[in-house]
Formats: sequence, C-alpha cells, structure tokens
Amino acid sequence: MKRTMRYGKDDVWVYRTYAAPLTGVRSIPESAFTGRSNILFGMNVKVAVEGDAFLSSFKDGDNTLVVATDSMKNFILKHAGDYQGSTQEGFLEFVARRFLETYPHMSAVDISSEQIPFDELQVPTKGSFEPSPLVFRYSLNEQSVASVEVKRSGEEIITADHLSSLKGLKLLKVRGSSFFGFVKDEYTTLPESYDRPLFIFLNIGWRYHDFEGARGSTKDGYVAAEQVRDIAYTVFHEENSPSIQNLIYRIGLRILNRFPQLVEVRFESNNRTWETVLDEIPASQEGKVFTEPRPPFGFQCFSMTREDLENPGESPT
Ligand SMILES: O=c1[nH]c(=O)c2[nH]c(=O)[nH]c2[nH]1
Repeated sequence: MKRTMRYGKDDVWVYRTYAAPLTGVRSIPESAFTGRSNILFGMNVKVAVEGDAFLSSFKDGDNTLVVATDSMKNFILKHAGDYQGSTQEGFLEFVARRFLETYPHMSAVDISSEQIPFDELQVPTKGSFEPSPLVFRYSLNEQSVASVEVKRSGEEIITADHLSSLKGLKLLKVRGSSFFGFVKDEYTTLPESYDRPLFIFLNIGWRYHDFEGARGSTKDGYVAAEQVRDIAYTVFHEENSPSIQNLIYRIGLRILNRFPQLVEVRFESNNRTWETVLDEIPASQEGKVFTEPRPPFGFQCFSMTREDLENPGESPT
C-alpha cells in the first residue's frame, strides 16, 4: 500500500488587484454573465507537496530538504504578482508548476482554493447605474472553488487532474416542487408532498476535457461559476421537480449541453426543506408560514458524463 506523505500550507489568503480581465466566455441563454473585470482577484489557497525525498524529515528528523511551509506561503503570494492570466484554475496551475520547477525533489503538488467573493456595486454614473470600479462588497454567498494536481512524468511536468466547483449555492423555490410515490412501509412517517417549498444547498463540480479551457485563454473555453449558478437556478425556476435527485440531474444535463468542453459534472445536494407551521393563512389566498427544518438532513451525490446526454430520461411533467 502506498504511504500517505504530504505536507503544506492551508489558509493562504491572496488578494491580487487588477489581474487580467476574464473575457471570451461562451455566452449562454441562461446567463447574462459575459466576463469578470478581475479588479479584485482573491483566493484562500491550500497547497500540499509530495516527494520521496521528504521521508527522511519524517523518519530521521532531517530537515535538509524541507521547504518550510512558511516559505510556501511566501512563494504563493509572490507568484500572485507574476500571474498573467485571469482564472483561479490558471493561477493554481501556474503556482504548482513553479513549485516543481523550483524544487526538483518535489514530485507532485496538490493545490486548491476558494474564491473570496466580492460583489460589484451599482453606483450612479452619467444618468444611469454602473458597477463601481473602486468599491466592492464582501459576499457571504456561494463561492467558486478549484483544485489542480500537477506532477512529474519523466522529464515533463503534467497537469494530472483538476476540478472546478461552485460551493454553497443556496436556492429556495416557493412552489412547483413535489415529493411523492416513495416507499411506504412501517418506517414511513413522511407525508407525500405535492407542492413543497424546496430549499436546497448545492455544490456543483465540473471537469474539462482539456485543462486548456480552465486557463481562460481560449475563446469560449472557460466555464464560469457564475454561469453554472445561473443554469442551476434557471432550471429550478423552469421545471417542476419530483425530487432533488431529478432536479440535479436536469441541471446536470443543461450544464453538459451548454458546455461541450466538459466531460463531467458532479453534485452534492442537501435538503433543507422548511417545516410547515401554518398551511393556510386566513384572508390570504396563497400564503403559508414555515420554519427552519430540524436535523438530520438528507443529501444526494451524483456525477454525470456526456453519456447521460445520449439517453437523458423523461422530462417531469
Ligand atoms: O427530494 C427528496 N429526495 C429524497 O430522497 C427525500 N427523502 C425525504 O425524506 N425527502 C426527500 N426529498
């Protein structure tokens, strides 16, 4: 069995101002997103390095080849200034390759980051409203996340794996979701629901056929987390769902359809459906009162590939 041996630094907060703007994004019907100014490019980075050469540091206390994790932090921050590109994925790959170029005894670098979201704010400009190029608002909403694995293959350095994601998207649909027809046995207490207020937490991951797209330097190659978010809520809006299982499947089909450059989409969803307190409110046609659900919470995990587009299943009515 291969031994686990890696070390690194977590929580390296990087803020770069005026990174190259992201342009050349494929426009899709579900989203008004066309690019990012990257006036603020912020990430919380985690890096882990591997290499047989580090065994003696664990075994014999020999630090001769140990690159201090404090130095790794400085390395990442310094390279944030050198990065010429416009995407989180591209930055991670750039830094990871630089680690291997600089330290020949490292054999692989696993690097990931969460974007620190700062939203644009509309300010009055020449009779209308436009995003301020100066002031941004720290956001507690969903984040885009990326991970990249770079390693040696003979004399070469290769980008061996990657995943881009959107983490912590929280969506509520007030009506148009049901859940019925499930197994009824002596353990069942859940009533069937024909119109529930569906509150879901979603993590969505996607993988490119060719990492080139993730670097953001090819026309129509990049898939922005904003577009994935917009597809997710558009599908939720447009389609009635018989379950979260089917809802995420439908979102996955739409994402794969829109972005031929992706080979895989994966989901982790969490059910936070509100508890109904008042089913009818006197003098109100439609209103109800709900409260937060109590734990435990249900979840779904599902991954999809382009093969799912060939046999997509029935559309719910
Ligand atoms: O969309 C749902 N899927 C389930 O599998 C499930 N199970 C449950 O109790 N509620 C729900 N909702």
